[in-house]
This record gives sequence, structure tokens and C-alpha cells, in this order.
Amino acid sequence: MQQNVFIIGLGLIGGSLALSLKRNKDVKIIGYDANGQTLKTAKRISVIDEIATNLEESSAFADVIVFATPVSETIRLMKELPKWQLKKQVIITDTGSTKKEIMKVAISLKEQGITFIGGHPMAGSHKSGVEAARPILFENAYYLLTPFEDETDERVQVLINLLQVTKAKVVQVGAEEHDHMTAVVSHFPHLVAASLVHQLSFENEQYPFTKQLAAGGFRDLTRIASANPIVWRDITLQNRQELTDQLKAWTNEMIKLQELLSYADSSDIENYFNVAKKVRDDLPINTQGAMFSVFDLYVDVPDYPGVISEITGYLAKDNISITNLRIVETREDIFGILVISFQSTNDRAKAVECIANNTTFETYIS
Ligand SMILES: NC(=O)c1ccc[n+]([C@@H]2O[C@H](COP(=O)([O-])OP(=O)(O)OC[C@H]3O[C@@H](n4cnc5c(N)ncnc54)[C@H](O)[C@@H]3O)[C@@H](O)[C@H]2O)c1
Ligand SMILES: O=C(O)C(=O)CC1(C(=O)O)C=CC(O)C=C1
Repeated sequence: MQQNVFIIGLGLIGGSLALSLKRNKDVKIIGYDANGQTLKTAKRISVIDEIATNLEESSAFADVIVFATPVSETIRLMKELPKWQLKKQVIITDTGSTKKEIMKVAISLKEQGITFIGGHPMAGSHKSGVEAARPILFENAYYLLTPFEDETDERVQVLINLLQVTKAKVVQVGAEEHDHMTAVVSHFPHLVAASLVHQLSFENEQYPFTKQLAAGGFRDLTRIASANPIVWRDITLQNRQELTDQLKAWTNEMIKLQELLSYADSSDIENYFNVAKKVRDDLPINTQGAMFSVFDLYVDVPDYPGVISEITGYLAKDNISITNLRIVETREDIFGILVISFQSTNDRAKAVECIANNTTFETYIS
């Protein structure tokens, strides 16, 4: 039976969800975006099947409505929702990175007999907009749902069944717990990344060459500072309390570091890095999701003209698609490091084999 899914907000996440759900031939995607150009692009590149020109009217055809808008807009739209024409059995969900404030607003929907099940796919990127959307974005990632405690299993199961095609790992959590955990692994790291970039910018006034030296380490650590400021403004505002708590804990950690520096005890310093390395190395980095949404491969390449097109040529011949390519200019010897990004671990593994079969270049996975 055909299921009509109405996605509101067709950026990175709404677009990726649309592309992913469309793989189920029984699902039809109706899309809406406040930006008319985005809406047209979404239709032109087949992210959606049908354009919705009017929120109130298009909602009447939807079995499932997904808000994939910045979280403040999601709350504003949720408050308008009871005025829209809705099917009796419609399920409303969202993709927002915060859940507590959204579930508070959902209480009034529930009181009006409307089913709302909060959602948050733990995968994404610093890129935004419909052109960045990818059907495989959610594969192997956690997809958190925050239904009300007394929501019927049958209603939650309808949403879980719909999401099955994304190949995400759907897990149910409470909204408060959600906002605490995501503050730790996602929201607070974004604040830290932004603050490091501010620090560089300040430093750069006196030492302009510093920026040129920002190579792999700084770039890896601050990639997420390139994300959409509106999305992150809203997340920060909605999860302000948890972020304040994280900032306090981080400040205490910095005081510990200050002490380590002032005592200059080499074994304590080494131990500090050892503990961090162990915890970091034990993270489940080979799965997609909160940890990685791109899969990088490092290739040691000799410096001769045409070497990059040679490698991309081998990959193209083996039908391996790449999502990004860059050269890390950290060394001045005859080899450079080419960093190639792939959409999945599988593509990256195939690339390792392909490069080994065709060249003598060393490859590394960070
Ligand atoms: N970017 C990530 O990594 C990520 C990951 C998981 C969840 N999320 C959450 O998903 C949501 C969308 O994020 P994104 O990264 O796709 O952002 P995005 O900037 O790529 O897309 C947001 C889209 O929403 C549209 N929009 C804004 N207000 C609207 C409105 N009132 N009506 C209709 N459309 C509107 C914008 O025009 C834009 O196309 C956010 O709530 C975000 O917190 C983001
Ligand atoms: O991979 C990234 O660039 C992301 O920022 C993805 C990320 C994260 O912080 O991990 C961002 C926001 C989310 O709500 C979920 C995932």
C-alpha cells in the first residue's frame, strides 16, 4: 500500500531522508521548503516526487509528516499544525538535533489527538542544503526516536517500519536523556570547534602565517565549525542548560590541564594522552553515524604531474565513487598525502585494493 511522506525542509537531512525513503517503491515523497529555489532543485534532481505549494493543503494527503527544519522553525510549525488538514492516523515526526523542547510542544499535539514521535538521525555533515543530500547518509547510524512513554507500540512500529529502508539502527530514548547524551558527543564539540577557530582568527592578526600551517590536525578537529550557523544557533539555544553543564565540566578539565602544565611531570602528561588515546581508539569508528559520515583514505603520492588523475582514473575504472579529494601540505619532501573521501567503508576498502593492484603507493586509514 502506498505511503505518502510529506517532508518539510529539504536540506541535507530532509533531502537525504527523502532519497533514502524513496528507495521503497511504495513510498511517495511530497516535499516543501521555505526556499523556493531549494524546492525547485529538489524536484529537478528527483529528491522528491512532488512539490507541495501549500503546507495546510498538502498535509491532508500525508500518512507521515517529517519536519527537517532548524529546530526553532520545527517548534513554530508544530504550533501551527493543528490548523492544518490532517489524516486521522497521520504520524508526525522530526529530525531535529534536540528533543526536550520539541517534546514539550508535542504534549499539546497529543492532547489534540495528534501522534508525534520525536526523531533524530545521528548522522550528518558540516555541509548543508539539498545538493549535499545522500541516500546512504543514515546507513549504520543510530536513529534516535523519543516517543511519549505511553505511545502505543503499534504507532511507533509504523515509523520504525518506514525507516527500515534507511538501514539506520533505530533506538528509543527519553528526550531528556537524549539532550544530555547529544550535548556530550555532538553539541558541545561544536562549541569547542567554533571556539578553536575563533582562537586561530585572533592569533592570526599577529601571526598571519599561522593560518597556512593549519593542516590535518586543526582541520580534522574543526571541520564541523563549517556547519550551517542557523542550525547550530537553534541547537545551542534549545540545549543551553546541558551545554552550560558541559562547559563547566570542560572548564574543570582545562584547569586540570593547566596544573599538568605547571607541574611539568612528564609521566603525568604522557598518562593524560594515554588515557585519551585508549578511550578514543575504543570508539566504534568503523561504523557510520555520529563518529564519521565520510570515510577518508590517506595515500602517499610521489610528486609528479598527473599523479592525482592517475589515481582517480584507477578508481573510476573500478566504479568506485569518491566524495572528496584534498592534498595535505604538511610535508615538504618528495611525497605528499592525498586524502580521498568515500561514502562508505565498503568503497574505501575497494579503493585500498584498487590502489594496491595498480600502484606501489602506500595507503593508510587514520
Ligand atoms: N546537519 C546535520 O549534521 C544534522 C544531523 C542530524 C539532524 N540534524 C537536524 O536536522 C534538521 C535539518 O538540518 P539540515 O542539516 O538538513 O539543515 P539544512 O540547512 O541543510 O536544511 C534546512 C532546510 O530547512 C529549510 N527551512 C527553514 N525553515 C523552513 C520552514 N519554515 N519551512 C520549510 N523549510 C524551511 C531551509 O530552507 C533548508 O533547506 C535540523 O533540525 C538539524 O538540527 C542535522
Ligand atoms: O558529522 C558531522 O559533521 C556532524 O556534525 C553530524 C552530527 C554530529 O554532531 O555528530 C551533527 C548533528 C547531529 O544532530 C548529528 C550528527
